Amino acid sequence: MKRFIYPSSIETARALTLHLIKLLNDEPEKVFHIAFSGGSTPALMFDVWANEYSNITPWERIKVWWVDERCVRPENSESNYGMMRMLLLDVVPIPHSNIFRIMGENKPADEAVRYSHLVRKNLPVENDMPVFDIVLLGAGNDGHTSSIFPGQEHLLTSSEVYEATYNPNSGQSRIALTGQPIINAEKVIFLIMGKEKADVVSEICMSGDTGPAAYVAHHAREVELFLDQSAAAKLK
Ligand SMILES: O=C1O[C@H](COP(=O)(O)O)[C@@H](O)[C@H](O)[C@H]1O
Repeated sequence: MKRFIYPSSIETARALTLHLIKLLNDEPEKVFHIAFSGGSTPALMFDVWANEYSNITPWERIKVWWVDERCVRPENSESNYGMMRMLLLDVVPIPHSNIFRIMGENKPADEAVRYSHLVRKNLPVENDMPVFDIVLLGAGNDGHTSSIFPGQEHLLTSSEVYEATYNPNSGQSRIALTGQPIINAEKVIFLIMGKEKADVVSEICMSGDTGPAAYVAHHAREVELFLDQSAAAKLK
């Protein structure tokens, strides 16, 4: 597991954006299937990407997928798609046909099946699971990642690509990329920032499979952590 630690959140956001652009530039013929997380953490990176690095990004070679979605309409402030659209996708010249959103307004169980099929149809499949080029993950203070919360460990070993689930704290319905396609990705990158995330970062780096984020970090093929200094505060 490689760690990249920066003094501030904006420097972390910039470094990760430049890292993604470098990965794209290293393979100039390749189309990248990238699954993006939502929540509050990637907002700064989306903003930085749109405002500082749009003109050096090969947008036509990025296929945008989602790691998870809250089951709300896209206009709702809770929508992971809505947040990324507002800050990044509506601002940059990415072809509309490269964007594959989870329809949070649909019936969750049906949408999990529809989106799983769409992913299987568009991505290479190995080990009976799709292979994303990059899965960009966040982590909650409670150790959740994607929308796999502590107590929902069955989602880590599910044979479905996406499953309908819920946030046990709010009861909100969710659709989540499960553990096996995360582990099967070419590369998993965590973006974790803020002092309230210091415990989950230390679990990921220094303990066992104590929660969903730690589990996928320990089992994925290649893992990189992009952290700000506050999130890395408890690392030795
Ligand atoms: O609910 C979610 O939580 C995680 C972490 O979000 P953050 O707000 O603590 O950054 C996120 O990765 C996931 O996509 C999101 O739906």
